[in-house]
Amino acid sequence: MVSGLRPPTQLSANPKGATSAITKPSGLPLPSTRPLVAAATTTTTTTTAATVSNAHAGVKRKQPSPDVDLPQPERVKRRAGGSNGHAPVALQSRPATSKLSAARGAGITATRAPHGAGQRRGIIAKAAAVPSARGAGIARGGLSARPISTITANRARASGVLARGAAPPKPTAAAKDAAERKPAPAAKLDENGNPDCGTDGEDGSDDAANSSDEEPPPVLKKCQSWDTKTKLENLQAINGYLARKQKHTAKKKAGLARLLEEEQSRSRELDSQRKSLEDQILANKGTIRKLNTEIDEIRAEGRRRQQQHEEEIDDLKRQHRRRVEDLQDQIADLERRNSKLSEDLRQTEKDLGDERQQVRHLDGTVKKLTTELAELEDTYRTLKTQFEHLEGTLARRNDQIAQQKATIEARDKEIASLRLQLHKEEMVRRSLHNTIQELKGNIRVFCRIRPLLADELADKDKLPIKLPECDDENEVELWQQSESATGKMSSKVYPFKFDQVFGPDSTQDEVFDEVSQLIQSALDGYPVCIFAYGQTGSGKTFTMEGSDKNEGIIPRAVRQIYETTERLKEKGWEYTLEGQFVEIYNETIQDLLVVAGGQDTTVTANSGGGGGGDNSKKKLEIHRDKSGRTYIKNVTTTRVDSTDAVNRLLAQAAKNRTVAATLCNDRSSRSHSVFTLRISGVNVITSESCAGQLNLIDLAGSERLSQSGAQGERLRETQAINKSLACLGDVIFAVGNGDKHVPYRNSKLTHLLQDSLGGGNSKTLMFVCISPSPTSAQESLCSLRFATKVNSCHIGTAKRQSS
Ligand SMILES: Nc1ncnc2c1ncn2[C@@H]1O[C@H](COP(=O)(O)OP(=O)(O)OP(=O)(O)O)[C@@H](O)[C@H]1O
Repeated sequence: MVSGLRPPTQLSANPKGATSAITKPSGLPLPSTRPLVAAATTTTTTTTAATVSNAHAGVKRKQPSPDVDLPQPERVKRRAGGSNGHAPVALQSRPATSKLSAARGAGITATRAPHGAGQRRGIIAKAAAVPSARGAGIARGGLSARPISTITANRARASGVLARGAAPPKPTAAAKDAAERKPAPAAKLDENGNPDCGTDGEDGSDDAANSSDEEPPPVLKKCQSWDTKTKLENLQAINGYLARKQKHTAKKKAGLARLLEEEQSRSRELDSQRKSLEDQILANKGTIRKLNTEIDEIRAEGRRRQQQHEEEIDDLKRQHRRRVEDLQDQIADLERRNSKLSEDLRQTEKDLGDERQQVRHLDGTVKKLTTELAELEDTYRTLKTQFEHLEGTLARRNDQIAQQKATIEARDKEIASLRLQLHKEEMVRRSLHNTIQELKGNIRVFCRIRPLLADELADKDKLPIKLPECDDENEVELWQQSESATGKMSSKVYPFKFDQVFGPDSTQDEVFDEVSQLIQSALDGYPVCIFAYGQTGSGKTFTMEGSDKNEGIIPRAVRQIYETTERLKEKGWEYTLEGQFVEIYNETIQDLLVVAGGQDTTVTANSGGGGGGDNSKKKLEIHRDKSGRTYIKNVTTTRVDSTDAVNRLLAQAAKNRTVAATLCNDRSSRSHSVFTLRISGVNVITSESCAGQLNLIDLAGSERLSQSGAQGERLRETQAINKSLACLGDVIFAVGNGDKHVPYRNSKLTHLLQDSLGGGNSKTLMFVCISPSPTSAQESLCSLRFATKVNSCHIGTAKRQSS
């Protein structure tokens, strides 16, 4: 019977039902909670209530917290109701308690003592009116105070029924919990099977309190182990007690069955509600999942948008930076432009200032020009009038020009006629010039007396040479002192008369003026020979070559001929000038135009119709060509086609003479130098031609061997010079005498000058140079006598030569 009863702990251990009833939200109906609570209220003491609470707490610990599915306001409400959550339920259950109190014992009164006094008084009154051994029995039995499973187990142990007949019911978690907390003291038996009658603990005091309302347990007699009778009596007492308790329990069971049905109905209702709530929860969970999905999507969208926004922000930042950089560049560019514009502005302002100043200046100029314009307009009108007048004049002048053109044409014809006449007159002039030269004599002698040199000034008062004070400038006197055997001093005067006499003060220009006429004859096609004769140091080289600042006859003659040929080009004459320069030393011909180590490009070698090349080592020999003209084979000939060519020719000759002078002391004084200029002219108008030749000769100094005292090489030099000079005299005298044989070949000099000295067809001029020094008086006398003898010769009429 006991095993068929469902223990209260199982009921209370129904977590779903108990928890649902207790944790029901306040909004839910709780009509069915009353029987259960009322039953619990009627059968529990303070300890029982605590046990139920603890059992409930144990259930709560094993069940998921209902708070999880509750809305927040409900959870707050529950927490505000009390620590165990029972308070609201207990308050609602009080009316029910009062209804059940009629069938329940006064033990309840004792358990309700802690509540308010008013409540307690009401309950006590009802309990007192309906005394019930059943209620007392339950309280006495401690069914509520102890877990039923524990009681049942103790009872079974005592009776030995449960221990052996059936497996004890599996204790619920709440029952275990209750059993662990407080074992039921009333159900204890001693080791002899007697109930434990100890008075220790609370149970003893509780039993004592319950005993006043419920049937007390039977008092057992003490007995020995062998006193079976007493034991039987005790067991019968207990049995009777248990039978009464069983009846009470049966009634209670029926009530509990009803309560159970109600509770089950309530449970089903709650199950339906629970299912509804679960459905709702499921729906809510679906909604929550949907919402979570949406939240996730929203979060993903949020993250995506946030990322997008961050990217957009980054883009915007980059754009901003680029924009800032662009703006900075633009600012820098604008600043540069501003600076440049400022500079331009300053320059423009400056230019504007200048322009304004120019404008002001131009305004003044405009005003001035306006005035001038007015004046010019007046002038224009005047000029226009004049122009009109001049147009008339111009017309008249044009007529005059036409007339003058006709006149000019007539004049041109006249000029042509005059040119022809001029040419004829030129020819007449040449003829007359030649006649004059002939009248002067084809061989003439000029005497030139040099001034005293620095070392001769001491003898200036004893000069033997005197120029007469009469008007005749062609005479010269030589005074010579002599001492007789008696010691008487006497002076003898030797007068000489020449074609021209140049005193010490005469200049190179004056000398050349007298020579230039003869040089012109060479251009006219006559062979001309000018040579200087005299003792050493008498001034021969000075007269023929001169110095850089006092040019002599040779450079002046060449330049005159070149310049004259240039002027004669307008008369149709085209000339070719070729020069050569040689010296005769000890009867040997030396080329003074040869270039050492090569040949100047302006120089050609005269080989008598061929040859050329380096002439420095070739032997120069005198030959006659087929036309009978004398030439030197292998000699260097230079074309003189410019003044520079003239200068180069003379410089080269001077250079070679300097080298020769270094090799042989004072050689220039011991040799004859002969400059020859060949002149070939053709008149392209008249087809006339001419071939003149100019020989300019600086003879070696004449010396008397008796006075010079020369010996050795110097003696041989002097002998060679005297021989050649003697030969020159012999030739001149032979020509003058008209001898059939003229000894030209007795010396190189006369042989070379054969064309200029022979045949009476040449024009010869001899300069006799005289030193005024007293020590040179005897030599001067000899030279003057030789010159006089030459001057006395008549070598016939010169003939003009044509090529
Ligand atoms: N007319 C003159 N006026 C000034 N000085 C002159 C004149 N004639 C000659 N002399 C000077 O007299 C010196 C001798 O003259 P130059 O050398 O011409 O004589 P030379 O007869 O040529 O002698 P050599 O036979 O030795 O060559 C030179 O110093 C020269 O400058």
